[in-house]
Amino acid sequence: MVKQLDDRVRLAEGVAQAERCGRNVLVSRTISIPQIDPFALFTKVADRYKGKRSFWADPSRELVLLGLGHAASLKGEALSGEGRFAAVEREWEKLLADALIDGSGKVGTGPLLMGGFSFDPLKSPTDLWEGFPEASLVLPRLMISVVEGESWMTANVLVGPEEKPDILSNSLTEEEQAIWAAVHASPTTEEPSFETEEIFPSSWKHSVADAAREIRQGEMEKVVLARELRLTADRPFSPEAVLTNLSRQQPDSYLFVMERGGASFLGASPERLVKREGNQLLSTCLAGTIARGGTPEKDAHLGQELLADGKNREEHAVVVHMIREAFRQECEEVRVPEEPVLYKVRDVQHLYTPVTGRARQGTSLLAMVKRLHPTPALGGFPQEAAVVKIREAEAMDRGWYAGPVGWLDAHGNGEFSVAIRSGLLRGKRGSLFAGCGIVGESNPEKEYEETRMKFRPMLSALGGESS
Ligand SMILES: C=C(O[C@H]1C=CC=C(C(=O)O)[C@@H]1O)C(=O)O
Ligand SMILES: [Mg+2]
Repeated sequence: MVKQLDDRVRLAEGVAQAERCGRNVLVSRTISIPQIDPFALFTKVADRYKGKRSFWADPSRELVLLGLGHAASLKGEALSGEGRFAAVEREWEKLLADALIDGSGKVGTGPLLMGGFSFDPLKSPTDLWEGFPEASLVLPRLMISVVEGESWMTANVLVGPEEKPDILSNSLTEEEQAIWAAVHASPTTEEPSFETEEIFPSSWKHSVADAAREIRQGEMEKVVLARELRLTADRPFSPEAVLTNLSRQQPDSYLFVMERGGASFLGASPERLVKREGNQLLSTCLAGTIARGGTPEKDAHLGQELLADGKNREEHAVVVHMIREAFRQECEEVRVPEEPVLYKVRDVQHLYTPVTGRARQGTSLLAMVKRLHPTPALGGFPQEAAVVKIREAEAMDRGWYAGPVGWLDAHGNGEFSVAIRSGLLRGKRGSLFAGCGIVGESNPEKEYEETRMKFRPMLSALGGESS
């Protein structure tokens, strides 16, 4: 009960602080908790938090975050257009001003924002992505962090001048107790059966052929074209079942779930956009794709074929060039290996080149996200011409597909991956997305086959393909 007493005292200080400042202030505290499985907890707390869960795991699983509820939510007009990344930074600073923070000192705990950004703020939005605006990040009310195997719980309360510390503290205690009670529950998840519909596959292939021709004519170097697979189920999709399956099936990918009202956007992306820890910045060039082989020999053979393939090497080189230049603008000590290596995930293998650097004074994580997004692995090169081409050529609304999704903390640390190998689930309806880097040598049939491979992670996790 010491914690409860401490909470009451801290919340009373928060109220006093809010009175002094004449506005709401954040009171945040982090405690060490017994080991907890955030993957299982995502399902166990569904009754209470469905629609307001945020989940994130990095490929090493050294950091897993489960956000429950919203203490604050950054979204709206002010966060739109070109200025959306800077606007999020400003709003976050405002939220943190005068905050009372009792942290653990561990990166990945304490008050942090979880959420994402749409791919292209200039594309007219459709109803499909209702609830997922150009930028939307939440400060969870409660957040479980598992950092290198240790578990932590952060509670965030936005305290107003008139509020009663006792009431705030009691409701926090009640909420935490409900979570501990839920740990012992064993809910079952049901996977619906569903049908798939490819959206305009033949016109997509024509767009690929057209884009490849334009590239050969010198209009641009590369463009990533994506397509959609629509799903219709016999009962509502279960994001809980999907996350559970992804955690087993995709051990080498980022896993994320961002819920907004009745919809869940989730996926297993192998691709980092950018990570910041202290002054260190890390990005990844991931582009160029081939299938996995059924035997170790075939798999290795395919890997060698990918490493030696001119078309895939070109797709990859365009990404390396752009990310290296972006790092040179913002960082010292930029390091980029000469040659790519293979990055293998369950369904495909990719060409991989890491890029690291030390951030210059004033270079923030979100400034880096703004500079990089979209990299030529998701957009193309030159960036602007490619995004215009995508806006015109794609018969779909990318929404948050291929956009930055991740987290950032109060000290400027954080990580964003790009939301590929992903899908949007809303009741009985779903949409999956997959795209391919198109260069002059691209063959529409081969690119189409590549998108089929890239749908597989989500299809398997939904129970639709042999897993
Ligand atoms: C755009 C996607 O993948 C990108 C990431 C890795 C490899 C890619 C490729 O080889 O085309 C794509 O650039 C997607 O999966 O939807
Ligand atoms: Mg490709």
